[in-house]
Amino acid sequence: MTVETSASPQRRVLVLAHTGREEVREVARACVQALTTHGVGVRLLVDEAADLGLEAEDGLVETTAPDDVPGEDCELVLVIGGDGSILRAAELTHETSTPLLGINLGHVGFLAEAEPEDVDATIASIVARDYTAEDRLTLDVRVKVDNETMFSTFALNEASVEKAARERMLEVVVEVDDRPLSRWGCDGVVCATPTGSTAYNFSAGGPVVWPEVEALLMVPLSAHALFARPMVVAPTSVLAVEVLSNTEGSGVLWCDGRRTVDLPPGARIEVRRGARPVRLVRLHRAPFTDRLVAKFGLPVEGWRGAAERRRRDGGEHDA
Ligand SMILES: NC(=O)c1ccc[n+]([C@@H]2O[C@H](COP(=O)([O-])OP(=O)(O)OC[C@H]3O[C@@H](n4cnc5c(N)ncnc54)[C@H](O)[C@@H]3O)[C@@H](O)[C@H]2O)c1
Ligand SMILES: Nc1ncnc2c1ncn2[C@@H]1O[C@H](COP(=O)(O)OP(=O)(O)OP(=O)(O)O)[C@@H](O)[C@H]1O
Repeated sequence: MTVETSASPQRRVLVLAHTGREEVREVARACVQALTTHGVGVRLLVDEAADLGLEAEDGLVETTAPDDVPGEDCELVLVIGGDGSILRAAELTHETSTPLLGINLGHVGFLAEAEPEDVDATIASIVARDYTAEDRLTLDVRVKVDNETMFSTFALNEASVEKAARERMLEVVVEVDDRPLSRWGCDGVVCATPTGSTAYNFSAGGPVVWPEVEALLMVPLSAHALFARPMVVAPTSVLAVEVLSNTEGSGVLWCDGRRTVDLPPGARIEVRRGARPVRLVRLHRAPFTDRLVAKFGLPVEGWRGAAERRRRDGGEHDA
């Protein structure tokens, strides 16, 4: 049960923080203070509240028990940490679809919307409800052995089927919409979303997919095969990876680097679009292109686009 004191607040934000880092704890405490000062209630996981040295008080700060659905009755989840923390927040709140807003205190923070120096403006936007939420396509991932589903989960970034033993290749046949596509001896296969296209898929040579594109991606990891290209298929397609039954190598499935299960020879992994998207808060209208350039530090000096357009149109265009 959620522990609440006196009257429940009208508004509530779940704050999740990577409390192992002092820098994160400081920002988290400042956010809790600022939200409650503006009359917005804060919910904290009980362990994180203890790590932050905060207690339930005055009805504006509450803590949850482990069996609670953390995002229930919350208008937003404020995540303080890096991409790993946002993937963790997606897992903790997936069943409520509460929108996630990340303040980046990680290394890359590709999924985060705000930087720590923007904390005041971020809190002001939350208080004023001045934000939008963007639905991100997810994957529904099922592992079948002898036609029985033995594991199922969702993924925001990807489902990666990987070899379990360093010294053995994984032998798989991949399938699209019930038709076999190719057999690969490989290190693994990554089935990714557009959101995950900049993560493991990117390292594996897959395409960067703008988030508004609806698609499923499949890319092999070091396949010893002539045909081993990254593939982009319809969001309505069903992908499958079958670990051959007569292979010596077994595998392991990882979803978002968090949810994992061993794959015996003969396992079949089915990946389709998930029924429930993950909602990411947007504070800025900055295009994805700008995010890609900023996060990956891409060289764009010498670009003449905006200046050229202004000159051509006689100054009618903004930069
Ligand atoms: N070789 C690889 O590139 C590789 C291997 C394993 C896992 N991963 C990725 O790590 C993710 C888990 O992240 P973590 O932070 O918990 O683990 P982690 O700490 O090992 O970080 C992995 C890196 O991936 C980045 N990342 C995560 N999601 C991203 C996204 N959507 N776009 C761009 N970059 C992203 C993180 O910022 C971090 O730099 C997995 O979902 C997978 O995509 C990548
Ligand atoms: N409160 C917490 N308790 C335990 N583990 C946490 C907590 N918050 C985050 N983590 C885990 O810590 C790991 C690293 O998270 P973090 O968000 O800092 O990623 P990072 O790798 O440092 O940054 P980035 O992914 O942006 O490079 C992730 O696996 C995440 O799930």
